[in-house]
Amino acid sequence: MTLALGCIADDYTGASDLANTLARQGLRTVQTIGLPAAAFDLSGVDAVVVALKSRSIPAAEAVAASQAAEVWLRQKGADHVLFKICSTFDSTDAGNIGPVSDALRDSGACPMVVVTPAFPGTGRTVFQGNLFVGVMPLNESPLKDHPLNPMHDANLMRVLSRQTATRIGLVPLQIVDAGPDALRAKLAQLQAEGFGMAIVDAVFDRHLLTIGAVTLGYTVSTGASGLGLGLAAALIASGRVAKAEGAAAAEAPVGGQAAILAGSCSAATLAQIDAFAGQGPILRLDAERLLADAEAEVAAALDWAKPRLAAGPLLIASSAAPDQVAAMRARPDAESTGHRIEQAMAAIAEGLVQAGTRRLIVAGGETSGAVVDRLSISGFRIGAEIAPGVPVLRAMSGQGPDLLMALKSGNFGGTDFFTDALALMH
Ligand SMILES: Nc1ncnc2c1ncn2[C@@H]1O[C@H](COP(=O)(O)OP(=O)(O)O)[C@@H](O)[C@H]1O
Ligand SMILES: O=C(O)[C@@H](O)C(=O)COP(=O)(O)O
Repeated sequence: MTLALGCIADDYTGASDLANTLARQGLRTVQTIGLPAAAFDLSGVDAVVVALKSRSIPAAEAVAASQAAEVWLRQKGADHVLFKICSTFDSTDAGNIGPVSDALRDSGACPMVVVTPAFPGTGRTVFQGNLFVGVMPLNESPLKDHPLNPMHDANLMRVLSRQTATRIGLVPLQIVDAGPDALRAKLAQLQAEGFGMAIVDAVFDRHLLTIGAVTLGYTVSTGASGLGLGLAAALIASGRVAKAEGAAAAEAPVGGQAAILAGSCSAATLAQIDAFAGQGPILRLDAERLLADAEAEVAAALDWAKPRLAAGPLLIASSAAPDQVAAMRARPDAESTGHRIEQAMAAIAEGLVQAGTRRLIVAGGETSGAVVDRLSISGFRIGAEIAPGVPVLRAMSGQGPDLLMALKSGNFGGTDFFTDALALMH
């Protein structure tokens, strides 16, 4: 089986967001955790999303992991590789969006990399190269308070130029709105002028359909789920993939106990935790204590959870408000605190699964990465959509128990996300 589309995602929630979008468009899609084995069964699969945990690691490591994934995807026949980044362009001045896009551009011999994080379905739009989150420019949105990648600049040409020596051009909305021929001509002009990447504006899904149709003619692109939508639609429109109705897997119920783990400190997740208060018990972890003695705090959290699990879903959160996150970032060991909190959440997840939890919701991209790695899951089949960008996932765990998961990007989902998710996870 030859892959129609290969994707490399820089975190696990982002990967499930993209896999969800591709499946809704009619591509039979699988999400793998890390590089799949050479013999990974691709029968009946149109698109693979290789989930990496490469958003917040040193740039050289992100490049190496992405290149290895690209080699695998190309060997499986993918002509086009999409590098899936966050729709809020989460990154630092060192990367990793620029360095990884550069590396893929080189290995794919791609003269021009289209870059767009637009994902109108979740309120992310790009106009004149500036990223908006709902009505706010990126730098005024809650992303300014992110614990790992605070975003202080909405101008994506500037942000990306700090990460790469490649010249970054702009394709403004009026060109995209004029259709594929205008976009193709503008990209060719930018290439002739010495630009190697272009931020491409998009405000509505129809812009992403235009961008997808044109971008499929290149070997590499960089973007969020909106670009995935455009590429998937273009693959189907071109006849290269036959649209699969109900591409999302509907399978036997898993049952078992349910738990929610929140490590995201986003405004959306904080509101979702508050909304769950009337629905089930909540344990709010103290991050300072967790960092001082993780083992004791993990044990205490599991002692709290185990007797309650049989009575219904419960929630354990390390999430904190922006002032507490800022205090954490001021600590001398700030570099490692996020990672250590993630590892504690992963240990709690492992204990919950050992205690019989079979339906697990995790809020936060890095947090989800740590949890999924700890549970040794090799991949996911994509199920029903809970909210834009968040599907029900069925773990392909090898020897482990059947497990349903939802990996929620911190910023995604409505206020009642946790109850909405539980209603779809049977
Ligand atoms: N109370 C806290 N203070 C500071 N950082 C925290 C706290 N709780 C969790 N974190 C860390 O914040 C980061 C949140 O990132 P992530 O899980 O990717 O969420 P999001 O999806 O919102 O980006 C993780 O590294 C997590 O361990
Ligand atoms: O594109 C998006 O916004 C998401 O798919 C995503 O990548 C979210 O990252 P986290 O907020 O770190 O979960």
